[in-house]
Amino acid sequence: MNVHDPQSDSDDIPGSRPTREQAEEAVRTLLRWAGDDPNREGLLDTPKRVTKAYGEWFRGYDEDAEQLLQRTFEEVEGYDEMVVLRDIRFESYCEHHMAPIVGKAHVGYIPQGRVVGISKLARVVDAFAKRLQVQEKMNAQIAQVLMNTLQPQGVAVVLEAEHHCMATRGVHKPGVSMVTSTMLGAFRDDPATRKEFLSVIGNPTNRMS
Ligand SMILES: Nc1nc2c(ncn2[C@@H]2O[C@H](COP(=O)(O)OP(=O)(O)OP(=O)(O)O)[C@@H](O)[C@H]2O)c(=O)[nH]1
Ligand SMILES: [Zn+2]
Repeated sequence: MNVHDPQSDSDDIPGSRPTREQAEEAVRTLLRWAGDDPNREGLLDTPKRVTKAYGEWFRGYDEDAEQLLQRTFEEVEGYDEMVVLRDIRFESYCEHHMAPIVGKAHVGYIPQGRVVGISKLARVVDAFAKRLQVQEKMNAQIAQVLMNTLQPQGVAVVLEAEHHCMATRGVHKPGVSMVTSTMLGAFRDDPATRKEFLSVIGNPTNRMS
């Protein structure tokens, strides 16, 4: 895995990543643009805190989802029924406004000979969430990497999330959930399988109506 420390100078991606000092200067510019004084006492350490926070919020750029799924287990007595991890909380960031997208992911797959440690499903969600995202893209990325890496009989991913760019600015509609889903393999081809998955996760589409 390419472990990059966003807090240090970047030399693994030449030319594409500014230094931490440059990022802190950009925060000072934004503070001035917002109308405040970056030199007043309360804001002196803010650029440092913000870049540190960015390191956490955007750590997904340094994570390799495929790598997370490399260890699998085959001694499962031929288990070939659905495995579902539901209500995985995630925090992502919308690529249009850099505002939080906060919600839950529900991930299911039907193994074909091998299973993966369940924590890895949550890690994969975070690897894609901790980037600038569009919900549809994040949804497809999670499903695709599971399909390509585990090669199961099928993968289902449903995301339900509130977009703070819609809740706290612009149209100002708090409490609205965006629900997206990607169904691959058996979940796409077999309506009964899809229905079983939706009933296990409590069908967010129905909850909304
Ligand atoms: N499809 C989709 N749209 C998103 C997502 N996150 C934010 N958006 C929307 O992206 C759109 C960007 O529209 P623009 O008109 O370019 O930006 P804007 O002027 O800030 O739009 P408003 O939010 O309506 O004020 C907005 O309608 C957002 O609600 C997402 O994950 N998926
Ligand atoms: Zn947005």
